[in-house]
Amino acid sequence: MKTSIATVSISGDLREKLAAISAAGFDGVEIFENDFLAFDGSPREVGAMVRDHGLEITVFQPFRDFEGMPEPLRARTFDRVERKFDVMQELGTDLMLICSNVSTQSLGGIDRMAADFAELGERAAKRGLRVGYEALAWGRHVNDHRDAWEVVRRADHPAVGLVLDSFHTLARNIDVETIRAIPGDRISIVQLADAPRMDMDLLYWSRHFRNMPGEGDLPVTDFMCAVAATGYAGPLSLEIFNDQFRGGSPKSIAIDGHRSLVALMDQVKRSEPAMSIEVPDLPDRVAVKGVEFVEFAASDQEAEELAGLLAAMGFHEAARHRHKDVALFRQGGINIVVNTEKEGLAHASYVVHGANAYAIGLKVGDAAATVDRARALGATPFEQPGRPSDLAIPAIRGVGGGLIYFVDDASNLSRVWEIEFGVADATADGEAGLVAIDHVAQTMNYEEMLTWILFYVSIFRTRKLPMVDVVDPGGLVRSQVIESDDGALRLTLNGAENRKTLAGHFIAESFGSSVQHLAFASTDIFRTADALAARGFEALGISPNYYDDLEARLALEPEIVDRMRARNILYDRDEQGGEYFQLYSRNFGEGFFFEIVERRGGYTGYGAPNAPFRIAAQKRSIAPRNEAALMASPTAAGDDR
Ligand SMILES: O=C(O)c1ccc(O)c(O)c1
Ligand SMILES: [Mg+2]
Repeated sequence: MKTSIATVSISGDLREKLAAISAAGFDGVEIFENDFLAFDGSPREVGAMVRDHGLEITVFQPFRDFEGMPEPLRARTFDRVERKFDVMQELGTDLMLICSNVSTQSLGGIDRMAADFAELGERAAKRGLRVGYEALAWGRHVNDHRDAWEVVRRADHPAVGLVLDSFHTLARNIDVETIRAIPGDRISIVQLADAPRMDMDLLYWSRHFRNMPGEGDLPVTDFMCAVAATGYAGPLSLEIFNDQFRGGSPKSIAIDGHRSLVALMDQVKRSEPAMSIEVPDLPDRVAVKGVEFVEFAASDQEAEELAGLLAAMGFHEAARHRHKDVALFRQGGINIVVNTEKEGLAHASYVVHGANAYAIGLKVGDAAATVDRARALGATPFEQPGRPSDLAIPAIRGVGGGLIYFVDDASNLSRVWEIEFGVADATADGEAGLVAIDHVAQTMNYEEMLTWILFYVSIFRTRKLPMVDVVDPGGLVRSQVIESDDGALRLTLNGAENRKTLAGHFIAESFGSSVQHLAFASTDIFRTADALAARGFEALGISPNYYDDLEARLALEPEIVDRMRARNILYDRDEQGGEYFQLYSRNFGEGFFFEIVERRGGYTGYGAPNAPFRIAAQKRSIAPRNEAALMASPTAAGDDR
């Protein structure tokens, strides 16, 4: 498969863009005319620079307002094209993208437009060039790929082809199955983009909110399956107009782009195995069976504090590592590892971030295959030298630099606890009723959120729920759930827009640490709350106003509300009557906390309506030192502008 990306998709000047595009592994680049016009160098120099980066120019674009013009505009338009053909020949590319006319002066008329393209095809062919016609979703007369195809078909010239762009087709909800009847060899190039679903003017949506396939809500895979069925074998080119990407890191946006194409085509190949596009073989998306463990890096003193907090939640120290300064705490089926080694990645993570949950261990079907898939998607495998007797647990670096370990039942990895700690697997009886890890919540800067989402959904068999906005007194936090169908893996990603929010404060104070909270599942949260209180656990105090509202809003029995109020338990209910109970710990370190939840009656949410009240309570509970920084500090706000 030939991968390509438009220069508009990433930030920087042309040179920075090309360096990032090449480093990410793309084969080609669409030269967006404005990037070329803004560059201080001749077309020949640009062409040479592209090739020096090991790239080819897949297309020069866009040429606007071409077809269906009345005279004398028509003649002027043809002159204008010839000038651009000159530029293309100097650049060293043979394909020009022409997007459908938006001019109020254009006349339309399918045969008139086809005749224009037939003449243009003649002119292009004389120079060994080609043109491709793309229907913009907001084109004046042509805004649907079916009409663009009819123009191309009637133009009937070998130098005139069709350009398909997933955004334009999907944004208008055009049936992608209509693509299957188009001959693949008449398609000049395929452009790919996803986007979040938004009710918005098409042009504005397209120019500001596109994102990489898999990052948005559009059925790009269905689109691409239909394209693959045509026999098309040309370049797959990302064309992503996105305000955030324009200001982002060229390197990481380019890496995301390449990852998105590999993941997309892997899915497409599984539905359209006979397609002409050659796609590398990689293991299928990985089904996660559960969170096997979470590992903290800490100093000796913080490890003691953490051990105290874990004990108050009913955990016991089950074992110590055979030869490392690593302790295993257990309750029910939950394994919490606390690493106080003075070398290795845990220590490095501690030095950078302070005490933090730097690693998670996931149970999968095949740990080695999981790393193979992740590596094929551009993730970095991780290996730490150890003793020969140590189990080499396959791992990759997460987006934020933490680790994701993989264990399975198909290898020695099934004996990880025995080999490393000399104990059997955890059992499901919780001393305080905690049985499993319900979800892991990670926090990142909002601008990095799409990178995290793509990382998880491309490697693991997961889905995204719609993003929700959580109001923190200091600003907005965007929350995105990524979960497997069976709930075995539940991740909540929180994107902080500024440092005044609890999430933003956590990132700033922990220098970009990621896991901000861990939620444990209880089978009876009232019993758990009482057991914890008996052990000296201090729950996060929730405002009495919250409980008055709960009673009024959900018409709950006052007696139940009183039981919750007495224990600082939050409550949510879904439309099917499923219920959710939540209890929070005080903070540990720079804003890390634990949550205890109970799901009843098939509740599948995460208590989003309660988040603002929990956050407000957390801000109140923070020591005055921090409070000053968190509450209405004009300098903190100024930092983020
Ligand atoms: O927004 C535009 O004008 C524009 C230009 C060229 C394209 O290929 C496209 O998809 C959109
Ligand atoms: Mg396009």
